[in-house]
Amino acid sequence: MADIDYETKYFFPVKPIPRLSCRDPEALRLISSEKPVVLTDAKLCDSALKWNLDYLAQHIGPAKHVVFASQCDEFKYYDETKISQYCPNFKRPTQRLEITFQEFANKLTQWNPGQEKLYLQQGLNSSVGTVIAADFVSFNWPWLNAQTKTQGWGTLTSNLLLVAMAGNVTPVHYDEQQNLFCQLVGHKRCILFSPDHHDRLYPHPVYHPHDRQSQADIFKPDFDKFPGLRQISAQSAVLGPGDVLYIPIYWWHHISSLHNHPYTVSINFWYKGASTDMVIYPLLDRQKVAIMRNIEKMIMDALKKPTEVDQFFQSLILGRYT
Ligand SMILES: CC1(C)c2ccccc2-c2ccc(C[C@@H](CC(=O)O)C(=O)C(=O)O)cc21
Ligand SMILES: [Zn+2]
Repeated sequence: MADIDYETKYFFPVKPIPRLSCRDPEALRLISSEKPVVLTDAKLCDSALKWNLDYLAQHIGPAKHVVFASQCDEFKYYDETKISQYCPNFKRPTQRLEITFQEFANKLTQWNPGQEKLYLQQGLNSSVGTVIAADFVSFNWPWLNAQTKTQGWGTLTSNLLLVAMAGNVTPVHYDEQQNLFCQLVGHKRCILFSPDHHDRLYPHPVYHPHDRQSQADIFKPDFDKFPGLRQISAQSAVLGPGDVLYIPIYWWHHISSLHNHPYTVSINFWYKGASTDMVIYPLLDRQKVAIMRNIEKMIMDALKKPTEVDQFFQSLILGRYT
């Protein structure tokens, strides 16, 4: 597929994510070693390749769907519970709406520049209409179940239906789940960074509403505030309809919808990681991230106040471990 992403320039080195057949042993080797790969022929959600705006509006049913509205192209995730608990002055970067799919589709077709951008993000559940349910049932579950069994992944925790407007950006963040990301309509550019980038992508503190999100903007880098940005390097792929990207657990990713189509439709499959990790030294980078997260949670539980936590870690490290 022609690389329609030619206009993007990066300040950091970027290598292509391998595009392989799901029958290629190299693809399975990459998944087993928790490295990204684009599977070009998994036929995971072929029945959903026809899920365009009209089809979804017609068949998904009258239930309300979660839609985020943003004054800019960015849709940075935030944890509502951490706002009330630790950061009462936190300014939400997006507004959470609950509207029917038809209302969402109307807003998209009537959208004009200068209006807020919208991003529908809805877990697929039993409320969907029978036609959509039938498409869902005919996903390639045999391959999926065999794959997750081979890899020892946990349960499928959710499938998110994602309908984004062209230009929408999900900024750099990581998730604590294995992710098989299926592109259905339009194209998405995915930029991935390995988990050892924890000290180069500066995640917000675990207690912060933007937990797991990078404080830095890789397209407007602040090298004074985040000098580690100079050392980042990525793998990238442009996903088209039928492509399945494996985003390994704890891998940072930046995902944006390209302008060659007015909107994009994707579905992700989030799986819990393997239940018990054999503790083999040296520890994996993602295991060190998990340990750091546990330490941050413990100290917050002990000290209760963000300012106390900040002071505690400064005292622990400055002049001693720096
Ligand atoms: C930005 C948005 C809509 C959002 C808002 C508020 C809370 C959660 C989320 C959320 C979660 C996942 C995605 C899909 C994807 C990014 C992408 O495709 O844009 C991704 O990161 C992944 O599959 O892991 C997108 C979103
Ligand atoms: Zn994510």
